[in-house]
Amino acid sequence: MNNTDQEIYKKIYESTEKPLIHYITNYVTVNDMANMTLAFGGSPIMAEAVEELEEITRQCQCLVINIGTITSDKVTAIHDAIAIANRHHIPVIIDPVGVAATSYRKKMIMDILETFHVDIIKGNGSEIKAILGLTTQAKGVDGEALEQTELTDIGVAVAKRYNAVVAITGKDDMVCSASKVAIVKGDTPRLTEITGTGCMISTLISVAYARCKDPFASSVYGMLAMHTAASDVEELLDVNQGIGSYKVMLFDAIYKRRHTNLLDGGGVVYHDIQ
Ligand SMILES: Nc1ncnc2c1ncn2[C@@H]1O[C@H](COP(=O)(O)OP(=O)(O)O)[C@@H](O)[C@H]1O
Ligand SMILES: Cc1ncsc1CCOP(=O)(O)O
Repeated sequence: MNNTDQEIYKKIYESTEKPLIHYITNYVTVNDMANMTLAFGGSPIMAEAVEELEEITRQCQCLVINIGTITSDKVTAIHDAIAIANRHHIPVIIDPVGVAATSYRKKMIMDILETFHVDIIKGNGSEIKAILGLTTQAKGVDGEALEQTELTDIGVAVAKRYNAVVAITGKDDMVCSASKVAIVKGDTPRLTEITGTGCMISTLISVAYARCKDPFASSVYGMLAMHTAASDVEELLDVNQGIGSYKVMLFDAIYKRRHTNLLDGGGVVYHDIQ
């Protein structure tokens, strides 16, 4: 990592600024996303009435769209909010939850990506694969296990096609742009035993992005933060504790680490793309 990158990452963990993040998201994990934003030092606002979007989106430092429990009304709100964000140069993150599951979700995501600018596309491997029009083995909102080489090809192809950073969760997480890839090492499979950890990663990325203004570095850092927190919890979890305690302890761990430099652990490997 060069000095410029180090300065970018420093902005994420040293900043005490509390960026306001606008979410249009699903009703399964909405409260977890709000609390994870707060735990990492941001300020969430969930809003989707089209009548107020102009005022809400405009005052935020990042817009996060999550299609987990999509409805046709929400699609209208999503289009309006992204248009406002694009007009005011506000960063947009999209989480295409379950896009591999239905043709409705696929069409909707393709429409968004073809019509607007999205800065970061964050999904599991199957969701990113579906965006390329490929067949997947996804099961509902859950992705399939994919090899790292395949994920790199898919991630870079989507990044190039939509001029976006692509953040892919899986056994190891990956961040792709048209010119580089970062692998964020993961050794915390318990993250898959509760719902919403993918959604929560979007919140970490959004706070980081609002602070450092760099889509690649913020994606790396958000993913690293979740893995670091999960590793911390593994060390603390008692044999009598299960996934309920695990979830609460994840919030504690993110909160405790929010101003720590997480990059020293060597958990991130970078490659250039030829
Ligand atoms: N097979 C796996 N082993 C270990 N960790 C995983 C595995 N699959 C996903 N994770 C982790 O679980 C979290 C959520 O990822 P994932 O389940 O892919 O997202 P989503 O919930 O959006 O489908 C991420 O931190 C990811 O690194
Ligand atoms: C279970 C479920 N159903 C619709 S949205 C949702 C939550 C998905 O969360 P994540 O994408 O983080 O697994």
